Amino acid sequence: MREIKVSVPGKVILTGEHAVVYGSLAVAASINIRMRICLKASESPSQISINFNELQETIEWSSLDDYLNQGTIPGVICTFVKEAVLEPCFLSFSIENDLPIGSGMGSSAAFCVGIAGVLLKLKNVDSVEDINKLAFKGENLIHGKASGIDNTVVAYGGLISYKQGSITHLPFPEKSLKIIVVDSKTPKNTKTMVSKVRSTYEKFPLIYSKIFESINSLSEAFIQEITLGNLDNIKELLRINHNLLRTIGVSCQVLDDCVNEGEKLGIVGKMTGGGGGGICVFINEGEDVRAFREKCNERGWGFMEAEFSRDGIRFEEVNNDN
Ligand SMILES: Nc1ncnc2c1ncn2[C@@H]1O[C@H](COP(=O)(O)OP(=O)(O)O)[C@@H](O)[C@H]1O
Ligand SMILES: C[C@@](O)(CCOP(=O)(O)O)CC(=O)O
Repeated sequence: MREIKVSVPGKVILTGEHAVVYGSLAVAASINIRMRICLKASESPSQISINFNELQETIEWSSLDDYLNQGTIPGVICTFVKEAVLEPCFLSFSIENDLPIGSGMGSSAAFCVGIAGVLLKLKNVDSVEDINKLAFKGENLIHGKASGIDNTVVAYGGLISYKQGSITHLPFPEKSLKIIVVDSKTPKNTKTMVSKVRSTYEKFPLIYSKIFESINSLSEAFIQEITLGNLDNIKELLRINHNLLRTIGVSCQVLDDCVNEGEKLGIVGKMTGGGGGGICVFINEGEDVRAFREKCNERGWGFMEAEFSRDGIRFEEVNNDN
């Protein structure tokens, strides 16, 4: 019996979501809230058992193909097992998760990176590049056409910029930038939002291309300002980015309300991720945080303080002696 454990961080996209799907520059950071995945493996019997929150499923090795290429938890697991594991064996996956699911904090990316990580480790492969490559296939199953930014930032960790499949590690801000994440508790569906943007882009390609170009420039400026630690300009750029996301129709009333409630207290932020619901990210300068927390409670929104984290996927120590 061998046990493999990994933990993977969540993420926030600071600038450039959606535009990144069309090749624009985006900036994202991994955060100090994590998902942990454990795989136990033995030679028999030939079953895959999945134990994720309320999901408990057992799949016979012989019916693995029925699940292939589905954008679901069992679908991603079976697709990865087929790719990474050659011999039928008993595989038992379990998860402990501190990330909200389906809200924009990267639960699907952490899941894909974690599952890829434990399975490849069975073959003694633990290069982040290989893990990230396999995880990207899962993100594409869950999201339709994913840019790859989510799996890349949680796999490598830290503050990164991302463009057309290439990652650049940015210097970690000297004074760790604190953030607030507000969960609107309104469900979002990234796949639907990505295809909504696609259909308007196809109708008005010139207009949308110009907006994506603007977002590209905005991300370039953001990188400069975050490197200099210029908070006023960082906040201005977040405001502009939120409004550009409104323009392409991926914000919604509740996300605008979150941003406006923060703004009233001098706390600046934007929607982040797929939109249409989900979360907003704010810069936490330590002022009026309590008042904002109370306002969020009053509105029924989740409120989390978080920090950027340097680490991406981590293999946790396991005693495999017995
Ligand atoms: N622990 C989990 N339990 C259930 N589903 C999960 C879990 N972790 C990841 N997922 C998958 O992630 C999807 C949500 O991904 P997505 O909409 O991209 O939002 P997020 O920003 O949280 O990644 C879910 O529909 C599900 O397929
Ligand atoms: C909208 C998008 O830019 C980010 C989606 O992030 P999330 O699924 O909301 O965590 C899609 C992508 O980059 O693949």
